[in-house]
Amino acid sequence: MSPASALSVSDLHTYLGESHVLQGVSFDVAAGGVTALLGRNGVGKTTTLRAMLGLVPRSRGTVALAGDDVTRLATHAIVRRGVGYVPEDRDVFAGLTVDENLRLAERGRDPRYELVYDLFPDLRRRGAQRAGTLSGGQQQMVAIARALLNDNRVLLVDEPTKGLSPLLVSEVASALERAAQLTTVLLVEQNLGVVQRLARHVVVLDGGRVVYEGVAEELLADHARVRQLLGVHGEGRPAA
Ligand SMILES: Nc1ncnc2c1ncn2[C@@H]1O[C@H](COP(=O)(O)OP(=O)(O)OP(=O)(O)O)[C@@H](O)[C@H]1O
Repeated sequence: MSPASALSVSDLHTYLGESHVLQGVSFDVAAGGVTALLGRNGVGKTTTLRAMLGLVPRSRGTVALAGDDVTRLATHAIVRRGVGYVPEDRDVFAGLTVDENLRLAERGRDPRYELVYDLFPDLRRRGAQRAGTLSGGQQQMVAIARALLNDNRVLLVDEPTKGLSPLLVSEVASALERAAQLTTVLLVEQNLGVVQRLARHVVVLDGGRVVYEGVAEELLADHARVRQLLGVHGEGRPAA
């Protein structure tokens, strides 16, 4: 592990049912900015994030936060060490208001409401609205805001732009860009335009293993490699 790693996983193995989903995943996430975790559908990106947090069992391997081994800690203890998680399904409480969703996410003494409302002014206006009546994009904003409320060292963000309109994709990307100035972000993202805009480093998974690790700009400039690793053209379109 390099000294500047915010997060480091080594030889992570996870079985889900009979499936050996993670088969020795190892990579470092540099401190600051965005590292993108990429790969075709079903290669284990979400499972990697969940394994880091102890949400799925790891049969082998280690997870370290800024050099501290957290492998044996319970999920809540890892979260308390400063790891925020924005899951793929925008887990907002549909029956609660936007305000209530945010209040429930508060962890420390000084929740960062000013930052959150500065990034997402709409959430202040919609404080009394039930989260279940928000659009998908607005729900995503709530999900990201919940993680940003706390002063996390690392944010794990799973496909935040999935299914959003181009305008909302751009808004979510802007919010993550700002968030990444404050904290280290590990981002699972299929939209290569967003990866290009945000990520400095990329890690590519295939078959439950890391098959590429490097500078985002270099990978994205190599369209043949992108197509080989991700099955899409460099512009983010599916390969024919
Ligand atoms: N509970 C489970 N039991 C058995 N297999 C599972 C379970 N959950 C996920 N898997 C399998 O594990 C593999 C990895 O899933 P995962 O969701 O981590 O992939 P992903 O790279 O995030 O995919 P996507 O890009 O489609 O979200 C897939 O083949 C999936 O079918």
